[in-house]
Amino acid sequence: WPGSPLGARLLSQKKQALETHFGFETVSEEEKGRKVYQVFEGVAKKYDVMNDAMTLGIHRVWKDMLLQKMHPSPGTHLLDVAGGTGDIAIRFLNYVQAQHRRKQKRQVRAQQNLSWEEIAQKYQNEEDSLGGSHVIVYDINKAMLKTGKQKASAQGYTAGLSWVLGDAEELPFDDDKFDFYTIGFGIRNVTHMDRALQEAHRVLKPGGQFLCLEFSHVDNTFISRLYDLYSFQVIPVLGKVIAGDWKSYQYLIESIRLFPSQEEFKEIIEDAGFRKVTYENLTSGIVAIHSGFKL
Ligand SMILES: COc1cc(O)cc(C/C=C(\C)CC/C=C(\C)CC/C=C(\C)CC/C=C(\C)CC/C=C(\C)CC/C=C(\C)CC/C=C(\C)CC/C=C(\C)CC/C=C(\C)CCC=C(C)C)c1O
Ligand SMILES: C[S@@+](CC[C@H](N)C(=O)[O-])C[C@H]1O[C@@H](n2cnc3c(N)ncnc32)[C@H](O)[C@@H]1O
Repeated sequence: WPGSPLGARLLSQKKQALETHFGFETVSEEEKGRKVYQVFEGVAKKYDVMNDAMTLGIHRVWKDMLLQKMHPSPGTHLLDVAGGTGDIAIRFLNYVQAQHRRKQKRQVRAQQNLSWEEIAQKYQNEEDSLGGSHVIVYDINKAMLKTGKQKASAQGYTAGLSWVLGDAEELPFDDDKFDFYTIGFGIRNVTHMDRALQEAHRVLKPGGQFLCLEFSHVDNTFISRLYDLYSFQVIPVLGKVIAGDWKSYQYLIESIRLFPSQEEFKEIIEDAGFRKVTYENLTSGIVAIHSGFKL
């Protein structure tokens, strides 16, 4: 029916369906993917220092809290999507290593009549200090993964860690494979959030947990005003001065403002099939951790 009113309406609906947001800008879906790629390709080398500068180190506390909520035990398999430079993966390795050591100590204490030689032998035989745990850092951006790999190996993290390039909307993993799926400050950048969440649900084992750390809506008017002032007046300036990139940091704050509220995002997660969905606000809701289970 080209030329008819119905045809025109269908055409306009189709066009609208293929449009999305890149910050406050309306762009085609294809363009959004390209622009997001360019943003992280450009900031990759300065990514970690920018996070410390923008939050005065508070992002580290948020990531630590994500790990406390996960509370992984030795033998856990984690998929960290949009994992970037590997902050969550490195914290995961530290956490399971500490858990594994605690478990070993408890076992040694339980066998009180062992000699010192036997105890030393027991620790030496334990080649895998992670108790079989493994984490995959999965990200669409080569530059972010490269920066992350360099950082991790400089800090001595290689065992139990893999880096895989790809899109959150199409995971190259079998069904029912992981104990945990995490995504930190990543889902906001994905073009079709629903597809990414469905993929998260597919690759988790039954009983597996989805955890998302993301910017959210501030619950205090005074802090909200300060936060807006800080975001719009300071963050792009920091982006320009430290990373030589104003636009990417303008995109960051715009994308934060457009992200759904805690309750709206909870419903989106439920629509993907997750159950027992809850969230916890951190720093007055500047960020929130959403959790859901595949049951
Ligand atoms: C391109 O995409 C990305 C690129 C990336 O590199 C990273 C990401 C992912 C992003 C992150 C992981 C972090 C992004 C960080 C934010 C969006 C900011 C989060 C904010 C906070 C943790 C702090 C909370 C801030 C407030 C409640 C507002 C407090 C603000 C003030 C006291 C200052 C108010 C501002 C003015 C009056 C404007 C003029 C001020 C100046 C020129 C002085 C500059 C001041 C500062 C540097 C102070 C900053 C103070 C704090 C951070 C204090 C923290 C306090 C509390 C937590 C209450 C990515 O997607
Ligand atoms: C703000 S960084 C977060 C990095 C890390 N999770 C952290 O907390 O520091 C966002 C990451 O999402 C990645 N990303 C964006 N779109 C993606 C997609 N469709 N699939 C996978 N990763 C994506 C970017 O390349 C970037 O590394």
